[in-house]
Amino acid sequence: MATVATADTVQAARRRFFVEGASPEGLVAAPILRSWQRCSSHGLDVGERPRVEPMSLTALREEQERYEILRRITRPEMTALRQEARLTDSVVILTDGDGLVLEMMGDTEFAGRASRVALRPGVDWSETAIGTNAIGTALVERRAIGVHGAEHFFEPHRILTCAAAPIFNPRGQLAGVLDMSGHASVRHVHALGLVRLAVEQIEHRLFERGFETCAILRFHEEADLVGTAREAILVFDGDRLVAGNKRGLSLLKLDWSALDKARLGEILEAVEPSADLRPIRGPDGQILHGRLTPPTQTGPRAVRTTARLPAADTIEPVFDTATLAALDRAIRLVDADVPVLVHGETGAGKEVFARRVHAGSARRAAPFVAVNCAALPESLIESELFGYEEGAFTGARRQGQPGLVRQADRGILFLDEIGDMPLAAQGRLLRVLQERQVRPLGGGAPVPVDFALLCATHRPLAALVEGGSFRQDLYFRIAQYVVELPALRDLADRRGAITRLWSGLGGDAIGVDLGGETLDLLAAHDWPGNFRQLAGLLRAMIALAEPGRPLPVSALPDEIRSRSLPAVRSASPPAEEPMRDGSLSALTLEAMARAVEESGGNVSRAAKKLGIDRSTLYRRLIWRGSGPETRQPARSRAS
Ligand SMILES: Nc1ncnc2c1ncn2[C@@H]1O[C@H](COP(=O)(O)OP(=O)(O)OP(=O)(O)O)[C@@H](O)[C@H]1O
Repeated sequence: MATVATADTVQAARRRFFVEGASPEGLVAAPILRSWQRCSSHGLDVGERPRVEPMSLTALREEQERYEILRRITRPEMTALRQEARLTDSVVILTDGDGLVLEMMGDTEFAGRASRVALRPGVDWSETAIGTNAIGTALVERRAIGVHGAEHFFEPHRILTCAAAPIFNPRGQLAGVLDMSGHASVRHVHALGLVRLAVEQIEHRLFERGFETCAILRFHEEADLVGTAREAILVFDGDRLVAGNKRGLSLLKLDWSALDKARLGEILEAVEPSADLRPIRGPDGQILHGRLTPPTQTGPRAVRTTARLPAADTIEPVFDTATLAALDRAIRLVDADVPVLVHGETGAGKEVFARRVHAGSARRAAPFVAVNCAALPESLIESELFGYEEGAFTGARRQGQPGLVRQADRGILFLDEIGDMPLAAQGRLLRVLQERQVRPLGGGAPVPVDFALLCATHRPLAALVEGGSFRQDLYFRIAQYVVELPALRDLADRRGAITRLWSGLGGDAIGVDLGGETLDLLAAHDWPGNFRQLAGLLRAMIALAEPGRPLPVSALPDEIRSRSLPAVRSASPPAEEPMRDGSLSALTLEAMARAVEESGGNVSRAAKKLGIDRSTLYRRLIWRGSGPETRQPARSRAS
């Protein structure tokens, strides 16, 4: 039976769990209890304030642009919910698939209060960062959830009542979260239902594009519901199941693991394409009503593209043959506990590569803990990595902290920018690698750890050893196998790499081809920021492209049109302009400014052409005049 939590029972549950260390089963809903347990085992301290690391405005804008497709798709529901939110003094929130708040709208007064507990755009509301909360817990539990008042892990969040539902893309990957949050003193009884319905509409809309080359089966037990957002959907490439919604899979007793494996003939008997609804026999003999529509286009399959919304860690990485071979070797070495060092220029994909090693390794079910050694202040790096005992130093959390090395237990520890690790921390790391145990700062018994090590750097480590800033013994230990990731400009098949990335980011799915000349110019650019820079530009181009039309050369920023490698330099005008900021923001601004210019200064028309709000365009063009903002150091991430 579901637990009905009242303020008193939740208080009693908290006392039992957090003070007495006993199980409060029956006093609080099972998902809340599971979340409290996860938070405690992640080392979150209920007596502390949550550690909030808001992004800089620039980084947030980049993130919002990266998720432009998701934001566009969710806009009708966000707008409809906003009305509701205003009436109930609450806010509607959209996050990315990791829980980072991208947008918030609704009651401005409550938005102000929410902001005081860091519920605002640019803040990570994942469970590992903020503790039990509807957004983060819905992501971990992979289902809609309401979190009310003291059910939140941290005290300051008691003022909130939140209802959130995860958004799955047609491949079953988490694309984002929709949330309604208000003040805990007003219980919004309908919030969870409203959010669920809205997400159902959004997920349904995700099937509208990108499956033109596939057959689509739409069905339901109730004939009247076929054709509505409640219908079950399965998508077949040939006869192979490649995408679907939750209802489609569950009606046929399947789950996401059936994608790419199950075949139409194995799932259902004799289903033929038809324009009308036909009876279909389900797995238990039940009669369903459905229609199978054949592909509307021929050509290469587009499934992988729409299915994957453009989140960096969900797209298929583009690797050349040599990198694929290196990946294969790295996986085998990591499985044999041999450390691997990945070397390459910034943005060449060192972390992307490391995550693929993790995904292919025997340790894939255990955590991948990424630590950016350059982003951690020197004074904190040892305590963050190796943990500390209770009261080890001023400012230490009351109960001590296990440290990132222990978080990686049974999994993979990825030390990015290892060349920037201070010498003292290098010594401790070496000891951990030799002894396979961690000794937290402030004393305490050593704790055995079992992790595989992957390191990365863009710096010449051997030269750092020569110069004395990197320990030779540690170098020999971590650099037993070195993967050299090529710079983008050095790839033999740059055109192929760009086309694949374009497709992976969703360009094909909106029916936009990279025109021949556009592709030539992109392939000829020297890409100092490598894949990061290329992916950023392509995302901006996709966000601003006109669906169904090839991408014209004029859509490219001047920097690309005027600065290229010698091979095709003759095809483009000479570089007259000084080099510009190639960041996604700058590129988007350029495209916006061009649209305004082409619309004869008419901002409304330019906004319409770009498919964005007029107010957004105004705001962005005004921002253009403001100075650059600083970027926050990368967070350490565990997944
Ligand atoms: N092989 C790839 N295929 C597709 N996209 C990639 C690839 N490599 C990198 N990217 C894109 O570039 C971004 C940056 O990649 P990553 O963080 O792995 O680079 P890096 O080499 O670790 O950079 P840095 O040295 O600055 O930390 C990724 O988020 C992704 O969008």
